[in-house]
Amino acid sequence: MSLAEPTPKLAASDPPPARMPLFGMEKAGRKHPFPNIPPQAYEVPVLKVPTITGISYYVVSDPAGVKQVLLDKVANYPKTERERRYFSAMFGDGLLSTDGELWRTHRRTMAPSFSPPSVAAYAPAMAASALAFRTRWDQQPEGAEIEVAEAMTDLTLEIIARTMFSTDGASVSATVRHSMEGAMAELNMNLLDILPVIGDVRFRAREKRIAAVFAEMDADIARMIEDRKANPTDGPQDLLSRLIEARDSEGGETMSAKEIRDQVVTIFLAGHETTAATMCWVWYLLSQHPTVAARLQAELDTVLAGRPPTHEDLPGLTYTRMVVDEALRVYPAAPGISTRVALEADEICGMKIPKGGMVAIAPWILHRHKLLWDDPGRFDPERFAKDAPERPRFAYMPFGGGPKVCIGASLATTEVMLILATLAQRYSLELKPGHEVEVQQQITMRPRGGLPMILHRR
Ligand code: HEM
Repeated sequence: MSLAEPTPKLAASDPPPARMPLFGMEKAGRKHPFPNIPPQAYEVPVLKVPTITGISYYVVSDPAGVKQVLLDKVANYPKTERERRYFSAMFGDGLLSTDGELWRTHRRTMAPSFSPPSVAAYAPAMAASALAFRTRWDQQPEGAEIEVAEAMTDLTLEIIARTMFSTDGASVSATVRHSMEGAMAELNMNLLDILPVIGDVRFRAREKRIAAVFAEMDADIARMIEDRKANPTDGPQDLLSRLIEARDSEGGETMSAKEIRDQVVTIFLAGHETTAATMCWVWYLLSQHPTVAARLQAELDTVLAGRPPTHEDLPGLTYTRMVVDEALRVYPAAPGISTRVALEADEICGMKIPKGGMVAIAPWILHRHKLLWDDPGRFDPERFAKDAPERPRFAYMPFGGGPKVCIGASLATTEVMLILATLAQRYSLELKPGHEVEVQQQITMRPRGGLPMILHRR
């Protein structure tokens, strides 16, 4: 079945107008996460975009070109220094802000916590959190208004705290949220920030303000690490124990408190904000596509027959998975992965990339590219059906690609599936009448100003 219902309001195949007014960016940014990228980027394999600094960047949207940058020639394309500094302001030397040997050692240490057996082991805690959360909705009257963005943040934060750090989400929730919101607001850049000297002075001031915003959360994390060192757990190892016990393969040194803190902050923030945003977009899309919502609920009714979902049910929820995959196409929570810089001159799809050239790869653009998708603006889970035509591997990459692919990809899909199945089994959500959904791009892409919806019990 192919759905004719178009995605309303935020028309996906509706890139910004050809001429972009300098002072209209803020407004354009409410429809698109990248209002400064010209519309041709959605039509050609590689687009060269000049900037006011005189340095051009290259938007690469050809799957073979993307593979070249992220996988085949990954050593030639590290993250830019600017980007590294941007992430370091929040995450120190966490996975998101490092490259090279330090990154490799830490990624190796952390990988077992994200393996399929580990994710399967977390699933009961995820399912229990989703179920406990549902009982809160059970206490709401029919037709109650729910602030869905906040609700999903609470739930995903609790899940990350329980699964990764065996700690109670509620106790860290307020400080993590406060730090995250404060830091993201600080990282909103404007034209002054890319100027030499002035940009640097402004960034130093931001780094200081971000450190201040993080002080309370850092103190909480330091306490968490000290507690765990004093009282090691007997049960299966969580990420925190792994980080504390990790030794490097040569000197046998353990990680410093600062190194552990940087990874904990990275996982707390990268691990909940993205899944919360994804859940928001799933609810929004379902509210706009009643036929899809009905089919999803029918599958939940048939497969689960009224009982709450478990990890073992997930392979049977094929349509639910198609809905999640398509939502991650239309609204990838991380719409632009970091910009890379060419250490040596290269050629991508016939375009010469000079030494020092910046290369931008954006799932948002890839997922809406006219050469890669048929009617990219249409929300259609059938694109992900088993018998759908194959697509090139790097045409769809909500979790990035190559060695720096999202470490939490499988955890995230399991979590989103369990949350969606648990809640949609009993409830449907209607967008609050009159509310217009706009995007807000701050590292992740969320509905601007929240997502008010009306709760309906099935
Ligand atoms: C739907 C949810 C998620 C989406 C869309 C997402 C997306 C991404 C993307 C696109 C990247 C690559 C960034 C780049 O190359 O610059 C990334 C990296 C990363 N993600 Fe996720 N992510 C999600 C959930 C999670 C979760 C649940 C965790 C942890 C619990 C996590 C932790 C990380 C980390 C640590 C990295 C850096 C990996 C590295 O550089 O080695 N993410 N994510």
